[in-house]
Amino acid sequence: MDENMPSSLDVESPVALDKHSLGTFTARGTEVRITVKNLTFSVPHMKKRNVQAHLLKNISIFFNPSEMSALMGPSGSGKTTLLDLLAGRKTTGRTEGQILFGGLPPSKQYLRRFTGYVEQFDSLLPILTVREMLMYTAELKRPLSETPESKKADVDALIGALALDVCRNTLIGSYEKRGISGGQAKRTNIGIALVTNPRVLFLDEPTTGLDSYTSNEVMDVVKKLTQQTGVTVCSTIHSPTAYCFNLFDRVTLLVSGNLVYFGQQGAIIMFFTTYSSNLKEFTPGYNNAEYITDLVTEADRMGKALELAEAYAISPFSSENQVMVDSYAASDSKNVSQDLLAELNVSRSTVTPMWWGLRTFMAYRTSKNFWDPSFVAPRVVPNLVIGLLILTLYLNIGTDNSDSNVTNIAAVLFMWSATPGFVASGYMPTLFLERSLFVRERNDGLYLVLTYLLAKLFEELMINSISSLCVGAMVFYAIKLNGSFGLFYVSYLVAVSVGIILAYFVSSISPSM
Ligand SMILES: Nc1ncnc2c1ncn2[C@@H]1O[C@H](COP(=O)(O)OP(=O)(O)OP(=O)(O)O)[C@@H](O)[C@H]1O
Repeated sequence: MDENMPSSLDVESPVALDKHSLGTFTARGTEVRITVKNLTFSVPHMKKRNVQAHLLKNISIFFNPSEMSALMGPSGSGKTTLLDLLAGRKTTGRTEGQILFGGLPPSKQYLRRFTGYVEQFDSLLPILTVREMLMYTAELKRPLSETPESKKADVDALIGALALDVCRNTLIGSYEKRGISGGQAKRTNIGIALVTNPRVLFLDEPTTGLDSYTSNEVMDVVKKLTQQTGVTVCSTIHSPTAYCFNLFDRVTLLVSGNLVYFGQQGAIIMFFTTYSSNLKEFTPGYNNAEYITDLVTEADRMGKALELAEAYAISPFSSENQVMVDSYAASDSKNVSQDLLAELNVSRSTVTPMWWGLRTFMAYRTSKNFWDPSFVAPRVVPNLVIGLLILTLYLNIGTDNSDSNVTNIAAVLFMWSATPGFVASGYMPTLFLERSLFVRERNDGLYLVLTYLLAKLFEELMINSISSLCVGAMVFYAIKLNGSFGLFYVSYLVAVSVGIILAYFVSSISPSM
């Protein structure tokens, strides 16, 4: 059965208001349908030994291109788990059933290159402006063959489409240094996902922390981009506003990992009032979104998830959807276009080569970090303080070569070589803070782990070689050590490098600050 065939269950969705013009950003990629067939997911239970926690149970749904689909349900119902499974971001657990993109199982490389994921909590670079953040992503994820002018034009068009013109040159900022607002940060995150022209866009709670106006504005923009670019949009959403709910074409409703509704957004109330157990009355004052949220939350609290799942399973909605899912799973792979096939078979998760990744990292991050006091201070000030300490304690000590002074000179050399260890530990907090950004950028296929590591080491060595040179010369000549300054400096730099590598190693294996 074709999805476009008229169905007894088809109900028209309300049409979104025309709030924003989307400018010239209309890039259209290869369209892809996601089909999920009899998906079950379980993990070892965190509290009970030798017991499996079934987080998703027999889910059969699909997501069409040019459509915006909502994943809804009470807290803990499995929305993020399902989204992460679709996006290939679950690294543990047992999956049964099928997840198909265009009828074929997607590779990790395809998911990293051709899908965008907007996380619930924004992970942006506070040192960049909105435009720089989008350009940085475009440079890393768009092919080298594309001209800089084309990338800039698309970024500018996207800034217009996302209504970010007013803050295009504003620093993103952080808690300590205020920059753009929450809504602007969310739209920048969406821009990051869209600038690479993804085939599928995953959004995890995109309206969390936003007021209703901003929520509507953000989702309105996503809706228009969905229609104009043909992208398949799949978004978890907790308690949408009535306007926002109406923007969705399709809804998947989960309660305790069970599917309790899948179908057109406009048919959901009819389904619950006609086919599902009458758990809650649709009283005046309720809007559709609020009613559905309350109904499933109450059912979850009353332990009636299975009752709702059973009502869906025996309804005509379920049987009609299952026919479509079976049909898509069987036929999509036979009709897959050459373009989509080439994308699905891509062998690399990154688009640009390592040298380009290093160059972009230096151009956008290192160059900014060197002007950022919060980056420079922990790397320079401790060196300077310890240098001054040694200098004042041991001024002119190198002029006395008597046996009794050898211990003092040894003490100086010990302090000088042990210092880098303490200095390196000082900037470990920044590495922890950058971890979520690194994970997001890796999952987005922006660069390889080795590229990041080399770029960071190069950055650290650059700043440390300069600061060590200044402090080293100050100490060496003030305490009047004999021998070669070059050797004194190089040995210090080697010790600094070991300290940095240790700090990175400890930061990467430690679960928390
Ligand atoms: N190892 C585990 N053992 C038992 N339960 C688990 C385990 N891992 C996850 N869960 C539970 O699975 C459920 C699904 O979590 P998930 O984050 O997908 O829900 P959600 O619908 O996105 O919730 P929220 O809206 O609060 O983000 C949660 O109730 C969580 O506690």
